[in-house]
Amino acid sequence: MNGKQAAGYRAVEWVQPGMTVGLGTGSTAYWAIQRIGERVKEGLEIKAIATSKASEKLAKELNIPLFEAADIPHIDLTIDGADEVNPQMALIKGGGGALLREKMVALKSDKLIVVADASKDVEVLGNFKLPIEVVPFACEWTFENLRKQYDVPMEFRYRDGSIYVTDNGNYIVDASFGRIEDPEKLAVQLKSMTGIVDHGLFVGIAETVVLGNEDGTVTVRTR
Ligand SMILES: O=C(CO)[C@H](O)[C@H](O)COP(=O)(O)O
Repeated sequence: MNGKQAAGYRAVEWVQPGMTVGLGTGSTAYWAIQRIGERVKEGLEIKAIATSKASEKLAKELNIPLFEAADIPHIDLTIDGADEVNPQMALIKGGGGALLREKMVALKSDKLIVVADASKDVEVLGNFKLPIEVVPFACEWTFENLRKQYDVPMEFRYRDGSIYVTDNGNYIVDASFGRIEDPEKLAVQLKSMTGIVDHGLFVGIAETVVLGNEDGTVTVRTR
């Protein structure tokens, strides 16, 4: 079992019968969803909501009972991956492009458990490019405003030669901040810029991190 699988499996130990569970996105959340699927097959009764079309598809294949947001008044627990985690449990997310739904689901949840392999554990956020979701209308203006404000390398995300379009029909700008000394300040600044829908900084949201080590053991941190 590799670190991602170990972390994903361990986090599912928090899932109890009757809970409503948010299903994260990415190659680590994948293992948590697989494990939830196994437990559902064994008789576990839960409700689930997915954070992306990809996770929705996977959950459907595993017969995990999925519900629309309109039918979910409250989420007990969400298990999701991260691209970077700092000691205060601030995160960079959105490497897989699902940051907006991930943040909406996480904020609706009593508890966000982050699952990641140990390579995501960093002292300072920012080595990973920060994903910023922007509306397509006048996205060049938003890009220019971002460049003027921050003067760091940034580019629109492309996949297979075409601009990457999120599940919400928006674009992503990936920005190389290098070192984000004050994630909370940057999070608030970015959120205040017109044209930006949201960004991959999750500050003060996660309360438990499950880090999977290469040897298959896990380290659990709670704040
Ligand atoms: O935020 C995400 C998707 O938007 C993912 O959770 C993040 O990119 C981590 O993915 P992985 O577990 O594949 O490394």
